[in-house]
Amino acid sequence: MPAESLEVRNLSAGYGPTVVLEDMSFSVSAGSRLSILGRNGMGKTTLLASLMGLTKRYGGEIRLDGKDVANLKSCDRARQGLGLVPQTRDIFRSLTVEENLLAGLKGRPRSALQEAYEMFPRLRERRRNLGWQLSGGEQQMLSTARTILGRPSVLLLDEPLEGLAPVICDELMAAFARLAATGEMTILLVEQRIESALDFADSVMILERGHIVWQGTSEALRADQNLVEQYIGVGSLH
Ligand SMILES: Nc1ncnc2c1ncn2[C@@H]1O[C@H](COP(=O)(O)OP(=O)(O)OP(=O)(O)O)[C@@H](O)[C@H]1O
Repeated sequence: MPAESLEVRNLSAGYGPTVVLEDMSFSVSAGSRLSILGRNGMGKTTLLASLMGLTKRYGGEIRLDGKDVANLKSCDRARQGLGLVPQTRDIFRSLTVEENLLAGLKGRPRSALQEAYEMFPRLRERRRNLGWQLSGGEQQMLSTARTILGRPSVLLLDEPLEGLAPVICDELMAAFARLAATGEMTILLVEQRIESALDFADSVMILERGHIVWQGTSEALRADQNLVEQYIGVGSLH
């Protein structure tokens, strides 16, 4: 499936009676990269989960290449092209790396596993290891590779670098950049490491208390230290 555009119109969503996202609208063109920034608890994970249909939606549209998927169940949104790599790195801990990857193939031939191994050679080395035996970085690679094998047209990455050593972060970001360069996926990245998020993205969106408070290019945000301090934190950009 080729990259698709994503358009969100007036989305309000949350958990039970708690509204977290209010009247949110933004769009991402096909094949481009958006980083979503903001302090803890501002609604970044809720936004990705809401796009995927994992929260309660109170209103609004979510359009993939113009087609509204907001009324679809999560599994049907995945079929339409949305793919989420959750912050929790959902992998099957008692299955091997290869078995985890097979679960991501969604009907594609087994030979497609090579795509995952080319993206993350470390997974090939560890293909017979069980999920729980992997390091945090390897679990993130596995979680990402499994989602990518389903060939999403819009990939949602939720804090993929959280808790990982700098060398592993660099490895993951390089893999995401290679993936983005293929132009086959539109990528939304939620990330606390602002330098990595800005290096990666064409455009950036900052959330505060469930609202979009700033949108612009990576260059514009990099050039505005006051904005970074106001919405993200003093000293987060060097
Ligand atoms: N399952 C839930 N039920 C009720 N409230 C929730 C739930 N998950 C998150 N929230 C609340 O929604 C708000 C937004 O949380 P969210 O996890 O989306 O923020 P975030 O920006 O991703 O934060 P972080 O960077 O810490 O992951 C917070 O006030 C949080 O307490």
